Amino acid sequence: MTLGFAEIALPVPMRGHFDYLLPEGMVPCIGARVLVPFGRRKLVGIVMRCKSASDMPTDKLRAVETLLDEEAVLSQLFLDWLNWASQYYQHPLGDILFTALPVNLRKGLTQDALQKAWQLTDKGQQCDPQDLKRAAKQQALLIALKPGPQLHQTLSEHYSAAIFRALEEKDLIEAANLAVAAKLDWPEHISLAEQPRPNLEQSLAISAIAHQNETFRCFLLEGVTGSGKTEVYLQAIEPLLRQGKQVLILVPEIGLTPQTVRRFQLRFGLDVGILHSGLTDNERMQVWRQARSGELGIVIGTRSAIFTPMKSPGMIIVDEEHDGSYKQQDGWRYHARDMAVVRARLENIPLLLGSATPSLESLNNALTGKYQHLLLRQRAGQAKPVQHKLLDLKGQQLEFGLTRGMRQRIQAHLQQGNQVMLFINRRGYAPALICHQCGFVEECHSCDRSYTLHRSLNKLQCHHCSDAKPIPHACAQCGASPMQPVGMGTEQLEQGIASLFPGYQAARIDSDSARGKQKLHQLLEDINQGKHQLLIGTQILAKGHHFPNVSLVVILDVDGALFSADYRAAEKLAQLITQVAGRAGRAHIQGELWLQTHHPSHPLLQDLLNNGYQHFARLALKERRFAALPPFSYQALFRAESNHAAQAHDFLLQVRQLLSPGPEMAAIGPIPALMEKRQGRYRMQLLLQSQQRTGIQQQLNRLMGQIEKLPLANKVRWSLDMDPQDFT
Ligand SMILES: Nc1ncnc2c1ncn2[C@@H]1O[C@H](COP(=O)(O)OP(=O)(O)OP(=O)(O)O)[C@@H](O)[C@H]1O
Ligand SMILES: [Zn+2]
Repeated sequence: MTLGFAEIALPVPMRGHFDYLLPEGMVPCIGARVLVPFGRRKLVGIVMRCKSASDMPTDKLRAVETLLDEEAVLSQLFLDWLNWASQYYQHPLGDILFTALPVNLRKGLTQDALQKAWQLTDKGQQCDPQDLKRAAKQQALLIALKPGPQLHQTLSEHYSAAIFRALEEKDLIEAANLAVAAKLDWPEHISLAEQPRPNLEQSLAISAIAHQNETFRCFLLEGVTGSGKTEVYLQAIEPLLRQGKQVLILVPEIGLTPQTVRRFQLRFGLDVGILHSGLTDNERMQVWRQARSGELGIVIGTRSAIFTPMKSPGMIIVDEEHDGSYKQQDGWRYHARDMAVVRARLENIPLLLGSATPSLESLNNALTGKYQHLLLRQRAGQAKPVQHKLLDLKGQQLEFGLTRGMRQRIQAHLQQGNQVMLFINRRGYAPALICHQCGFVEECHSCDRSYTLHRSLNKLQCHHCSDAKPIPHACAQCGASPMQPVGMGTEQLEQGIASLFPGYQAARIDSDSARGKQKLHQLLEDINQGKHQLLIGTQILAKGHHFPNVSLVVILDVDGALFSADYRAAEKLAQLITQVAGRAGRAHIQGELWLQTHHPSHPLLQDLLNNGYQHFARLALKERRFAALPPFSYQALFRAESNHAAQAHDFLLQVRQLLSPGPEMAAIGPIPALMEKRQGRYRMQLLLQSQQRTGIQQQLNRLMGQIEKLPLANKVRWSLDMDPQDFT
């Protein structure tokens, strides 16, 4: 039986595969790439199956043009994994497969590592070396190439450029590319650096993992900030690395600092593969290739690194597993942590999730015994727990958002030679510009939100779309001048700090000042070398950084987040506060956290401060259970956007009418998104919620095809988000 047909997955927004004819003699393996005609284009596709017949009439089928791979780019295990994802996320498999591949492979470039080499031409093959006896070097090179092509790098140790040129001009040799063999001997070169002796809780965690590191198992390592989670990772992976097994470590987007990478490099004396958004396509391709061939023992990367293949997988680690950056927020909206769970199960390897502030989803899995729960309750080494305090802002005189008492505290910490961190979650100079005469506010018309004033850029900028405009000299409504900034952002605080604490250097760390990876790394480096005494920053500062000299952390204003319509807001705020606080007192000095608020008796703040995140999270889980919210129910969110609010609304209404809400699945909406308008488009949502995953899945399996065919489906921008994290 000849397999004359192939099912090909293509990166197009359509479900299902496409049948193509296989030319005589072409026998692709499953998971290999092919080049196929599609409409008037040529597309790279993935072979999903070869078969002896097609349901399509043969004369309607087109043929595969080129087979691009001898070896599959996606293993059967990856195909199974991504197939699962396609069903779970209700997203076309073609798009998922291509998301999982490095850009070079999506474009059809070769998967092999090629190095420049030389080989004989036909003429060179026939040439008798005796003919070259008057040019000894040329003769030697010709003889050296008789057995077959050789790498330029090796040859160039013996032959000069002139020799190559001479033979090339005589048409005896030509340049070629040779695949390089993988170097797999790294386990022999592990040289373990000095390591701290694990404390009791760390030892328990390390040995619990060591006991079950041969099969699938999920661990949740819940350890307070600075408790030495990274040390647990390091010691837990050592035995695996020694056996030649590879480890994939996911870190949050802004947590991937040279400090982190260096820690892994130095401990084992090995090369570490690094994957983040700042790499070129070729750099990514190289890490992908080296991980797949087994050349890299350790790969550290952000969200999409979860798609890195490994020849001998040993373990996957997801650090700061609660972090929002693991969720992809457009296109295929996967959650890298959840993808990791399924991958680890298929690969039959352990998965280690770590956080000081675990997500309520993972915590629930640990508390119900689905995951093995490992606890680190104490800070490692000499570090003491951070003291948490609330400062009531009511009726207080503020200078640059700081009370007099707070300014004195800061001064005291600075005088002791320590660093102080001021956290404010708002970049720019001021979040709005208002007219003092008539109350007019400069607003972005595409988003109906106020522009942020950026003094350093000398512009007004909308933080919800990319719109920017010059700072007006007078009010556009009444003509009175000038407009007044209201509220405070990082830029203003930086300016204020310079006048309040002369003689000390301040560093501002937000996405404006730290644009580009290098700049952030430089800033972090400077901070750790003590070039700055005052650190002002946004979210970026909160993530996993180790600042041993910071003794005081002040969160200028937490009130905005206390009264949000999003049920996840409390969890996110508690995580943020705990993580920010965790930057203080990480070495020998006592750390202190101050929260400034107008609502010091707010139950969330009280619980967090008196009892810590662990207590807060367990209480929050009870509330979620009571309210039947995730993780005690499952959600899927349809989003629709359009220039016409009615179209977005009507599309979701039609979706709702197709679905049959009932006791097993509730549908809420269509309702406007928390941010109703952005970039000129109106935004609506339809939320599905069910006690069982299958309640939602079954209906969507049945209906996605019909939903895609609704007449409005082509008129509005819409998407489906499984397990939505964000309702803005
Ligand atoms: N057993 C130990 N003895 C002494 N020092 C330790 C020990 N374990 C870890 N440390 C040190 O304590 C500091 C904090 O450890 P580590 O960075 O591993 O904590 P973490 O829990 O990953 O931190 P976070 O989640 O807050 O970023 C590091 O400087 C580390 O070298
Ligand atoms: Zn805007």
